[in-house]
Amino acid sequence: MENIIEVRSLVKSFGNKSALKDVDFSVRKGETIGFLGPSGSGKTTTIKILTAQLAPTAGEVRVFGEPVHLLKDPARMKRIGILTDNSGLYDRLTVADNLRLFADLYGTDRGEIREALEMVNLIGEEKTPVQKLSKGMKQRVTLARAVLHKPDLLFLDEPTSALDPANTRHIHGGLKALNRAGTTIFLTTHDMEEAESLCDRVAFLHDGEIRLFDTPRNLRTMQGRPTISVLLKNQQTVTIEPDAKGAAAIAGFMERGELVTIHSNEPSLGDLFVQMTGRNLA
Ligand SMILES: Nc1ncnc2c1ncn2[C@@H]1O[C@H](COP(=O)(O)OP(=O)(O)OP(=O)(O)O)[C@@H](O)[C@H]1O
Repeated sequence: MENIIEVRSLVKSFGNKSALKDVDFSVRKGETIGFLGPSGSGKTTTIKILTAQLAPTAGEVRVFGEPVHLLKDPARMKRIGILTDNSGLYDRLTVADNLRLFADLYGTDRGEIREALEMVNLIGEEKTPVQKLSKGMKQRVTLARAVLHKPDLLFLDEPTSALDPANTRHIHGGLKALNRAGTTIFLTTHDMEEAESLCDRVAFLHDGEIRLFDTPRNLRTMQGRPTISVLLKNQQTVTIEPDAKGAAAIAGFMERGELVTIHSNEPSLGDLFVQMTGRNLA
């Protein structure tokens, strides 16, 4: 499968502070990749380098098979979409006028605006000036703008950080649909549930280094097979090993009608992150 992003021995320093230390990874066409890490771990710096907003101190970065600085060329820039916290929206213009301006700039049919607004749940707000929107609504307009031209590659820096759970779920659905339609997605997040719900592979970033990079399922099961918790009708919770003896015990509970719930005690990505780095994601 074609690599859409390739990063080799990437270093980024600000003065004597190393934000990224010898980072290597690649992203295949069609993947959704999540960079998970606490504040200051280097997530935004990574996105800025991958979108040619910041130059690397050392190392090689290729996007669409070409050196990343070529993305500054407007024709290539049109292949990507970017959501970062500096929205670049025109505050005095309405939601729709902001999107129209962007559509015209990118040569995108204005008919796409409605679909983008549906994706971010902002139908009905077309005529509202951006300056009257809440922080979360502005974030959604910025996301609509980032996806309006159906980019080949979408960069999202903490896309749902200001959103409530209902809008987060709605937008996750939209991002999954966009990905199914062919957009490769690179996102950063503090939110392990977001990473788990959206991402094919997840990188744990800590102090400017990638500590782990794998599928959420492999990450959760890397420390061996998890135990199983069984809640019984008498309110007792029993922890069972995942072996033949455990299977017999569970079968017994079921036969006697004693079992209420059963679940596997896999660590969450958040638990794993704390184990790996000694730090919380927040
Ligand atoms: N322009 C800059 N000048 C100096 N230091 C910077 C600059 N940008 C980032 N840094 C430093 O680089 C490190 C990584 O920052 P970065 O913004 O990439 O982290 P992050 O993981 O995105 O954090 P957050 O989740 O808070 O956005 C931090 O120590 C930060 O202070």
